Amino acid sequence: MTTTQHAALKRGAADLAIDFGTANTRIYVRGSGIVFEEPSLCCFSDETWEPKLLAVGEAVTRMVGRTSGPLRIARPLARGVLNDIEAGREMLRHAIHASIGRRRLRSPRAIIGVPADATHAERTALVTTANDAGVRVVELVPEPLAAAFGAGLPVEEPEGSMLIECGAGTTEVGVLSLGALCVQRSVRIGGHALNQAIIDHLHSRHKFLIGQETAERVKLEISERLFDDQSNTSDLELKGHNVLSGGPATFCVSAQELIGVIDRHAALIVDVVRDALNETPPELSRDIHDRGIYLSGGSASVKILQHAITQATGLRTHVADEPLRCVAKGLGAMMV
Ligand SMILES: Nc1ncnc2c1ncn2[C@@H]1O[C@H](COP(=O)(O)OP(=O)(O)OP(=O)(O)O)[C@@H](O)[C@H]1O
Repeated sequence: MTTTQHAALKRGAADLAIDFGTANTRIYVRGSGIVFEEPSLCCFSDETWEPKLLAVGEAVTRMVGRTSGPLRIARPLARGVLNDIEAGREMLRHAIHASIGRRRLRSPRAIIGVPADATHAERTALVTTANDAGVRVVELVPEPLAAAFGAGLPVEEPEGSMLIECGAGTTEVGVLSLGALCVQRSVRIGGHALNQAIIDHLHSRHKFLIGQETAERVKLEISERLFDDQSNTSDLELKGHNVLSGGPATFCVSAQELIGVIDRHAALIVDVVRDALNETPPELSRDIHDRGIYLSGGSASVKILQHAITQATGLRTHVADEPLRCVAKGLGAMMV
Protein backbone atom coordinates (compact mmCIF):
# COMPACT_ATOMS: atom_id res chain seq x y z
CA MET A 1 0.00 0.00 0.00
CA THR A 2 1.39 3.45 -0.96
CA THR A 3 1.69 6.29 1.54
CA THR A 4 -1.01 8.25 -0.33
CA GLN A 5 -3.46 5.32 -0.15
CA HIS A 6 -2.68 4.86 3.52
CA ALA A 7 -3.33 8.57 4.20
CA ALA A 8 -6.60 8.44 2.23
CA LEU A 9 -7.76 5.45 4.31
CA LYS A 10 -7.04 7.29 7.54
CA ARG A 11 -8.85 10.41 6.30
CA GLY A 12 -11.79 8.26 5.28
CA ALA A 13 -12.23 7.30 8.93
CA ALA A 14 -12.57 10.93 10.06
CA ASP A 15 -15.85 12.42 11.34
CA LEU A 16 -14.71 16.04 11.21
CA ALA A 17 -12.32 18.31 9.39
CA ILE A 18 -10.93 21.29 11.32
CA ASP A 19 -9.42 24.45 9.88
CA PHE A 20 -7.95 25.89 13.08
CA GLY A 21 -6.81 29.33 11.91
CA THR A 22 -5.10 32.34 13.45
CA ALA A 23 -8.19 34.49 12.85
CA ASN A 24 -11.00 31.96 12.36
CA THR A 25 -11.90 28.38 13.18
CA ARG A 26 -14.06 26.37 10.82
CA ILE A 27 -15.42 22.85 11.19
CA TYR A 28 -16.67 20.63 8.41
CA VAL A 29 -18.81 17.69 9.53
CA ARG A 30 -19.09 14.63 7.31
CA GLY A 31 -22.43 14.72 5.52
CA SER A 32 -23.32 18.25 6.68
CA GLY A 33 -20.57 20.55 5.31
CA ILE A 34 -19.21 23.59 7.17
CA VAL A 35 -21.28 23.88 10.34
CA PHE A 36 -19.05 26.08 12.49
CA GLU A 37 -17.31 29.33 11.59
CA GLU A 38 -16.23 31.73 14.35
CA PRO A 39 -13.24 33.90 15.28
CA SER A 40 -10.43 32.06 17.12
CA LEU A 41 -10.72 34.03 20.35
CA CYS A 42 -11.17 33.31 24.08
CA CYS A 43 -11.76 35.63 27.01
CA PHE A 44 -10.46 34.56 30.45
CA SER A 45 -10.72 36.12 33.87
CA ASP A 46 -7.43 35.93 35.79
CA GLU A 47 -9.03 36.95 39.09
CA THR A 48 -8.22 33.67 40.83
CA TRP A 49 -5.14 31.45 40.57
CA GLU A 50 -6.90 29.35 37.96
CA PRO A 51 -7.96 31.33 34.84
CA LYS A 52 -11.73 31.16 34.30
CA LEU A 53 -13.10 30.96 30.78
CA LEU A 54 -15.77 33.64 30.26
CA ALA A 55 -16.48 33.58 26.53
CA VAL A 56 -15.30 31.92 23.33
CA GLY A 57 -15.47 32.67 19.61
CA GLU A 58 -17.95 35.18 18.19
CA ALA A 59 -18.96 36.41 21.67
CA VAL A 60 -15.41 37.74 22.21
CA THR A 61 -15.15 39.81 19.02
CA ARG A 62 -16.53 43.04 20.47
CA MET A 63 -14.42 42.68 23.62
CA VAL A 64 -11.09 42.91 21.76
CA GLY A 65 -9.26 46.08 22.80
CA ARG A 66 -11.92 46.90 25.40
CA THR A 67 -10.92 44.74 28.39
CA SER A 68 -9.16 45.79 31.56
CA GLY A 69 -8.22 44.41 35.00
CA PRO A 70 -8.39 40.63 35.26
CA LEU A 71 -10.05 40.17 31.86
CA ARG A 72 -7.69 38.78 29.23
CA ILE A 73 -8.32 38.12 25.56
CA ALA A 74 -6.34 35.14 24.25
CA ARG A 75 -5.76 34.08 20.66
CA PRO A 76 -5.06 30.33 20.53
CA LEU A 77 -2.84 30.68 17.47
CA ALA A 78 -0.20 33.16 16.34
CA ARG A 79 1.38 33.06 12.89
CA GLY A 80 -0.57 29.94 12.00
CA VAL A 81 0.58 27.77 14.91
CA LEU A 82 -0.53 27.12 18.47
CA ASN A 83 0.53 29.91 20.80
CA ASP A 84 -1.71 29.43 23.86
CA ILE A 85 -2.44 25.81 24.74
CA GLU A 86 -5.26 26.57 27.19
CA ALA A 87 -7.04 28.90 24.74
CA GLY A 88 -6.49 26.33 21.97
CA ARG A 89 -8.13 23.56 23.99
CA GLU A 90 -11.11 25.75 24.97
CA MET A 91 -11.60 27.04 21.41
CA LEU A 92 -11.60 23.50 20.00
CA ARG A 93 -13.93 22.22 22.74
CA HIS A 94 -16.38 25.04 22.02
CA ALA A 95 -16.19 24.54 18.24
CA ILE A 96 -16.67 20.77 18.45
CA HIS A 97 -19.50 20.99 20.92
CA ALA A 98 -21.26 23.57 18.73
CA SER A 99 -20.72 21.37 15.66
CA ILE A 100 -21.65 17.91 16.87
CA GLY A 101 -22.91 18.42 20.42
CA ARG A 102 -26.26 16.85 19.72
CA ARG A 103 -24.79 13.82 18.00
CA ARG A 104 -22.87 12.88 21.17
CA LEU A 105 -19.91 11.43 19.34
CA ARG A 106 -17.71 10.30 22.21
CA SER A 107 -14.31 10.83 20.71
CA PRO A 108 -14.69 12.24 17.21
CA ARG A 109 -11.93 11.50 14.75
CA ALA A 110 -10.64 14.53 12.88
CA ILE A 111 -8.26 15.69 10.23
CA ILE A 112 -6.77 19.11 10.92
CA GLY A 113 -5.08 21.62 8.63
CA VAL A 114 -1.58 22.71 9.59
CA PRO A 115 0.96 25.07 7.96
CA ALA A 116 3.06 23.00 5.56
CA ASP A 117 6.28 24.22 7.24
CA ALA A 118 5.15 23.59 10.84
CA THR A 119 7.90 22.04 12.95
CA HIS A 120 7.63 18.68 14.72
CA ALA A 121 7.11 20.49 18.04
CA GLU A 122 4.34 22.67 16.57
CA ARG A 123 2.56 19.61 15.14
CA THR A 124 2.88 17.70 18.40
CA ALA A 125 1.48 20.64 20.39
CA LEU A 126 -1.53 20.81 18.05
CA VAL A 127 -2.25 17.08 18.30
CA THR A 128 -1.92 17.09 22.11
CA THR A 129 -4.24 20.10 22.42
CA ALA A 130 -6.82 18.52 20.10
CA ASN A 131 -6.64 15.30 22.17
CA ASP A 132 -7.19 17.34 25.35
CA ALA A 133 -10.26 18.87 23.69
CA GLY A 134 -11.62 15.35 23.15
CA VAL A 135 -10.60 14.80 19.52
CA ARG A 136 -8.77 11.79 18.14
CA VAL A 137 -6.52 13.23 15.42
CA VAL A 138 -6.19 10.89 12.47
CA GLU A 139 -4.09 13.13 10.28
CA LEU A 140 -2.58 16.61 9.97
CA VAL A 141 -2.94 17.90 6.40
CA PRO A 142 -0.81 20.69 4.89
CA GLU A 143 -3.07 23.74 4.42
CA PRO A 144 -2.03 24.59 0.82
CA LEU A 145 -2.93 21.04 -0.25
CA ALA A 146 -6.35 21.28 1.42
CA ALA A 147 -6.93 24.78 0.03
CA ALA A 148 -6.12 23.59 -3.50
CA PHE A 149 -8.78 20.86 -3.19
CA GLY A 150 -11.20 23.45 -1.78
CA ALA A 151 -10.46 25.82 -4.67
CA GLY A 152 -11.40 23.07 -7.11
CA LEU A 153 -7.93 22.79 -8.70
CA PRO A 154 -7.09 19.52 -10.49
CA VAL A 155 -4.80 18.50 -7.64
CA GLU A 156 -4.80 14.78 -8.41
CA GLU A 157 -4.13 15.12 -12.14
CA PRO A 158 -0.65 15.09 -13.71
CA GLU A 159 -0.90 18.87 -14.11
CA GLY A 160 0.82 21.65 -12.20
CA SER A 161 -1.19 24.26 -10.27
CA MET A 162 0.01 27.01 -7.96
CA LEU A 163 -2.07 28.06 -4.99
CA ILE A 164 -1.31 30.78 -2.44
CA GLU A 165 -3.21 30.42 0.84
CA CYS A 166 -3.30 33.97 2.26
CA GLY A 167 -4.42 33.71 5.88
CA ALA A 168 -4.24 35.97 8.92
CA GLY A 169 -1.03 34.52 10.35
CA THR A 170 0.70 32.84 7.42
CA THR A 171 0.94 33.00 3.65
CA GLU A 172 1.70 29.64 2.07
CA VAL A 173 2.63 29.00 -1.53
CA GLY A 174 2.20 25.50 -2.94
CA VAL A 175 2.83 23.94 -6.33
CA LEU A 176 0.70 20.82 -6.69
CA SER A 177 0.55 17.87 -9.04
CA LEU A 178 -0.54 14.22 -8.75
CA GLY A 179 -2.06 14.70 -5.31
CA ALA A 180 1.08 16.09 -3.69
CA LEU A 181 2.79 19.35 -2.80
CA CYS A 182 5.78 19.42 -5.16
CA VAL A 183 7.14 22.80 -4.06
CA GLN A 184 6.25 24.63 -0.89
CA ARG A 185 7.30 28.01 0.48
CA SER A 186 5.79 30.07 3.26
CA VAL A 187 6.17 33.19 5.26
CA ARG A 188 4.72 33.67 8.70
CA ILE A 189 2.92 36.90 7.90
CA GLY A 190 -0.66 37.54 6.78
CA GLY A 191 -3.65 39.77 7.47
CA HIS A 192 -2.77 40.29 11.14
CA ALA A 193 0.75 41.51 10.29
CA LEU A 194 -0.80 43.90 7.78
CA ASN A 195 -3.13 45.34 10.45
CA GLN A 196 -0.12 45.78 12.73
CA ALA A 197 1.85 47.50 9.93
CA ILE A 198 -1.02 50.02 9.55
CA ILE A 199 -1.11 50.61 13.32
CA ASP A 200 2.69 51.06 13.48
CA HIS A 201 2.75 53.43 10.50
CA LEU A 202 0.10 55.74 11.97
CA HIS A 203 1.82 55.70 15.33
CA SER A 204 5.35 56.42 14.14
CA ARG A 205 4.46 58.86 11.33
CA HIS A 206 1.48 60.70 12.83
CA LYS A 207 1.62 59.92 16.55
CA PHE A 208 -1.92 58.60 16.24
CA LEU A 209 -2.97 55.35 17.89
CA ILE A 210 -5.72 53.10 16.53
CA GLY A 211 -6.86 49.71 17.81
CA GLN A 212 -7.04 46.34 16.05
CA GLU A 213 -10.72 46.75 15.17
CA THR A 214 -10.11 50.10 13.45
CA ALA A 215 -7.02 48.75 11.65
CA GLU A 216 -9.09 45.83 10.34
CA ARG A 217 -11.80 48.21 9.07
CA VAL A 218 -9.23 50.49 7.39
CA LYS A 219 -7.57 47.51 5.73
CA LEU A 220 -10.85 46.17 4.35
CA GLU A 221 -11.71 49.60 2.98
CA ILE A 222 -8.31 50.10 1.34
CA SER A 223 -8.16 46.53 -0.02
CA GLU A 224 -11.24 47.13 -2.09
CA ARG A 225 -10.30 50.58 -3.35
CA LEU A 226 -7.07 49.97 -5.25
CA PHE A 227 -8.04 50.48 -8.85
CA ASP A 228 -10.42 53.37 -8.35
CA ASP A 229 -8.07 56.33 -8.96
CA GLN A 230 -10.41 58.96 -7.57
CA SER A 231 -10.86 57.22 -4.25
CA ASN A 232 -7.10 56.60 -3.98
CA THR A 233 -6.57 60.33 -3.49
CA SER A 234 -9.38 60.71 -0.95
CA ASP A 235 -8.90 60.69 2.80
CA LEU A 236 -10.02 58.20 5.39
CA GLU A 237 -11.29 59.52 8.69
CA LEU A 238 -10.00 57.52 11.63
CA LYS A 239 -11.05 57.58 15.27
CA GLY A 240 -8.44 56.83 17.89
CA HIS A 241 -6.03 58.39 20.36
CA ASN A 242 -3.79 61.38 19.68
CA VAL A 243 -0.49 60.71 21.46
CA LEU A 244 0.58 64.40 21.47
CA SER A 245 -2.65 65.89 22.85
CA GLY A 246 -3.23 62.78 24.94
CA GLY A 247 -6.91 62.19 24.20
CA PRO A 248 -9.54 60.80 21.85
CA ALA A 249 -9.39 62.39 18.41
CA THR A 250 -10.17 61.95 14.74
CA PHE A 251 -7.45 61.98 12.12
CA CYS A 252 -7.56 62.11 8.33
CA VAL A 253 -5.04 60.04 6.40
CA SER A 254 -4.78 59.75 2.64
CA ALA A 255 -5.68 56.37 1.17
CA GLN A 256 -2.56 56.66 -1.02
CA GLU A 257 -0.33 56.77 2.07
CA LEU A 258 -1.84 53.56 3.45
CA ILE A 259 -1.60 51.87 0.07
CA GLY A 260 2.18 52.38 0.42
CA VAL A 261 2.07 50.36 3.67
CA ILE A 262 0.17 47.53 1.95
CA ASP A 263 2.61 47.65 -0.99
CA ARG A 264 5.57 47.04 1.34
CA HIS A 265 3.74 44.12 2.96
CA ALA A 266 2.84 42.63 -0.44
CA ALA A 267 6.51 42.85 -1.54
CA LEU A 268 7.47 40.36 1.22
CA ILE A 269 4.90 37.87 -0.10
CA VAL A 270 5.95 38.40 -3.72
CA ASP A 271 9.53 37.39 -2.78
CA VAL A 272 8.25 34.04 -1.51
CA VAL A 273 6.13 33.48 -4.65
CA ARG A 274 9.20 34.18 -6.82
CA ASP A 275 11.22 31.73 -4.75
CA ALA A 276 8.63 28.99 -5.26
CA LEU A 277 8.44 29.66 -9.00
CA ASN A 278 12.25 29.45 -9.23
CA GLU A 279 12.14 26.00 -7.65
CA THR A 280 9.32 24.70 -9.87
CA PRO A 281 10.27 22.05 -12.48
CA PRO A 282 9.78 23.18 -16.11
CA GLU A 283 6.71 21.06 -17.02
CA LEU A 284 4.85 22.26 -13.95
CA SER A 285 5.93 25.85 -14.72
CA ARG A 286 4.38 25.49 -18.15
CA ASP A 287 1.05 24.37 -16.63
CA ILE A 288 1.09 27.26 -14.16
CA HIS A 289 1.81 29.67 -17.00
CA ASP A 290 -1.33 28.44 -18.78
CA ARG A 291 -3.58 28.29 -15.72
CA GLY A 292 -2.35 31.30 -13.71
CA ILE A 293 -1.99 31.47 -9.92
CA TYR A 294 -4.93 30.80 -7.57
CA LEU A 295 -5.33 32.66 -4.28
CA SER A 296 -7.36 31.50 -1.28
CA GLY A 297 -7.76 32.64 2.35
CA GLY A 298 -9.22 35.92 3.63
CA SER A 299 -6.22 38.03 2.60
CA ALA A 300 -6.58 36.84 -1.02
CA SER A 301 -9.09 39.69 -1.40
CA VAL A 302 -6.36 42.34 -0.96
CA LYS A 303 -6.30 43.72 -4.52
CA ILE A 304 -2.85 45.29 -4.08
CA LEU A 305 -1.48 41.82 -3.35
CA GLN A 306 -3.11 40.27 -6.44
CA HIS A 307 -1.76 43.15 -8.54
CA ALA A 308 1.78 42.90 -7.07
CA ILE A 309 1.94 39.15 -7.81
CA THR A 310 0.80 39.65 -11.41
CA GLN A 311 3.31 42.49 -11.90
CA ALA A 312 6.22 40.50 -10.47
CA THR A 313 5.51 37.18 -12.21
CA GLY A 314 3.70 38.15 -15.40
CA LEU A 315 1.08 35.51 -14.49
CA ARG A 316 -2.66 35.98 -14.12
CA THR A 317 -4.09 35.69 -10.60
CA HIS A 318 -7.52 34.30 -9.74
CA VAL A 319 -9.25 34.43 -6.38
CA ALA A 320 -10.93 31.09 -5.59
CA ASP A 321 -14.67 30.96 -4.89
CA GLU A 322 -15.40 31.45 -1.18
CA PRO A 323 -11.69 32.07 -0.50
CA LEU A 324 -12.09 32.05 3.31
CA ARG A 325 -13.59 28.55 3.22
CA CYS A 326 -11.17 26.82 0.85
CA VAL A 327 -9.14 25.02 3.54
CA ALA A 328 -12.24 23.74 5.35
CA LYS A 329 -13.98 22.71 2.12
CA GLY A 330 -10.80 21.01 0.89
CA LEU A 331 -10.32 19.12 4.16
CA GLY A 332 -13.97 18.05 3.91
CA ALA A 333 -13.42 16.80 0.35
CA MET A 334 -10.33 14.86 1.48
CA MET A 335 -12.36 12.95 4.13
CA VAL A 336 -14.37 11.17 1.46
N1 LIG B 1 -12.12 41.50 2.03
C1 LIG B 1 -10.97 41.36 2.66
N2 LIG B 1 -9.90 42.14 2.35
C2 LIG B 1 -8.74 42.00 3.02
N3 LIG B 1 -8.51 41.12 4.01
C3 LIG B 1 -9.53 40.33 4.36
C4 LIG B 1 -10.80 40.39 3.72
N4 LIG B 1 -11.62 39.47 4.31
C5 LIG B 1 -10.88 38.86 5.27
N5 LIG B 1 -9.64 39.38 5.31
C6 LIG B 1 -8.53 39.02 6.21
O1 LIG B 1 -8.34 37.63 6.12
C7 LIG B 1 -7.82 37.14 7.37
C8 LIG B 1 -8.62 35.93 7.80
O2 LIG B 1 -8.50 34.97 6.80
P1 LIG B 1 -8.57 33.40 7.13
O3 LIG B 1 -9.82 33.11 7.88
O4 LIG B 1 -8.35 32.70 5.84
O5 LIG B 1 -7.32 33.27 8.08
P2 LIG B 1 -6.95 32.07 9.08
O6 LIG B 1 -7.25 30.76 8.38
O7 LIG B 1 -7.58 32.27 10.39
O8 LIG B 1 -5.38 32.30 9.20
P3 LIG B 1 -4.12 31.30 9.08
O9 LIG B 1 -4.46 30.27 8.03
O10 LIG B 1 -3.00 32.19 8.66
O11 LIG B 1 -3.91 30.72 10.43
C9 LIG B 1 -7.92 38.29 8.36
O12 LIG B 1 -6.63 38.84 8.54
C10 LIG B 1 -8.85 39.27 7.66
O13 LIG B 1 -8.53 40.60 7.99
